[in-house]
Amino acid sequence: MLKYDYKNAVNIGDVSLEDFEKVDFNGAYSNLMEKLNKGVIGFREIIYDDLNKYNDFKNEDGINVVVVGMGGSILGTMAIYYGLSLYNYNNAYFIDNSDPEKTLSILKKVDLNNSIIYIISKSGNTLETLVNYYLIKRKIEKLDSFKGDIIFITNGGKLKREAEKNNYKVYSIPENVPGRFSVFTVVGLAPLYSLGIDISKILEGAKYMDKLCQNKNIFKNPALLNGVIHYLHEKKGRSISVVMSYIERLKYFGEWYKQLFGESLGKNNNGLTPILSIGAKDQHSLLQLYMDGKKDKVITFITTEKYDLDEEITFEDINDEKISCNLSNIIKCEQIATEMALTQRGVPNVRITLDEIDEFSLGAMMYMYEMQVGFMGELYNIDAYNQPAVEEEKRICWKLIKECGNYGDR
Ligand SMILES: O=P(O)(O)OC[C@H]1O[C@](O)(CO)[C@@H](O)[C@@H]1O
Repeated sequence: MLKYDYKNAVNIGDVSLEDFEKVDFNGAYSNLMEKLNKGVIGFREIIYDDLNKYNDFKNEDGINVVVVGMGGSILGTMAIYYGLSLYNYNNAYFIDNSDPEKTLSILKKVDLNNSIIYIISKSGNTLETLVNYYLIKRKIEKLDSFKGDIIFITNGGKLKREAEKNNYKVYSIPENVPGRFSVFTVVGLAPLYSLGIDISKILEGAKYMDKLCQNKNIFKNPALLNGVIHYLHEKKGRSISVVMSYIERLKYFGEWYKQLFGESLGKNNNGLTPILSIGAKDQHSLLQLYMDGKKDKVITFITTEKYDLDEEITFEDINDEKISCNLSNIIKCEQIATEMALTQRGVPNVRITLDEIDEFSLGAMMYMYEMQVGFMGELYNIDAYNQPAVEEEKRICWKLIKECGNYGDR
């Protein structure tokens, strides 16, 4: 469950509740609902799928789970996995970037014979995923016999051909679900299930949020409300959306949100630049900028009523006075103090409070963001589900790689 608080985004600065009347949020609501109801976009219908099919991905012996993917094919899984793990990542290995040091050190460490290996790519043609798969393939070929399992989740391209050629299991992603909205499909749920996570609770959270998001009344629909608030502030020159999480294990939720916001809304000169901040750490680095720098930001605080680990501490303050409190009280005071200080400076901010950091609340929050981005796409009147600009870089990069990595003095 989560609570959404927006009072500091509408009463300060130059955005007020009256401004809502200038935004066609009813139109945005109807357009998105029509796309979702007609199945033009499928990220809603998939949360109602039958979960029995996930029995294929059981990992009763708790062996390693290696996930190879990029962007929408891996970030949602990482967001949920790291979001739920209390800094204890025993059997999970995520390989995305093409940084040789990272990939090679993971591959040196992991025993592939004792692993379920997921190769995930909707297009089947993503450079990093392709290369990382070939590294794994080479490592497997050097083994006397391979006792692990390889599962491909792909809809086509080179990787699908490769899977078919080698008789690997292949699962597909619903075509109408764009990669960065696919965490609730087999892309996210299969590896999470293998990692022992209760995927039914994730979907319960998403369904709970879906009910709220069906509300036409904007004040009862947190995704629509947060979307309109960000849209209005962007129109007033605040084009940076900072998510400041006071739950450090949500770092990868931040990475996921950056892709969702950036790739979906950054089109035709629109969009907000997403930034991830971790509280309380960033109070000692970026807060000066947020408070006193250019007034071009909307801040979203993410916090929780309950940290799974907590302890009472007695310490002396700088005046040698004794203070006794829980560690969670300290970080909560820091969050509230930052919120008050930003509000005093006229920096708009909203707050999402999870009642606890569990499958349900993460499912609810991630689905809320998917819906919010859907609504915002309609407000901007753009296609939130493609990424044409990214394709330009891919073409240049493949050309350079074909020249054997000879990028000269460019
Ligand atoms: O699942 P794929 O096709 O490998 O794509 C990975 C990611 O690459 C992108 O296409 C951008 O390059 C993202 O939209 C996508 O999530």
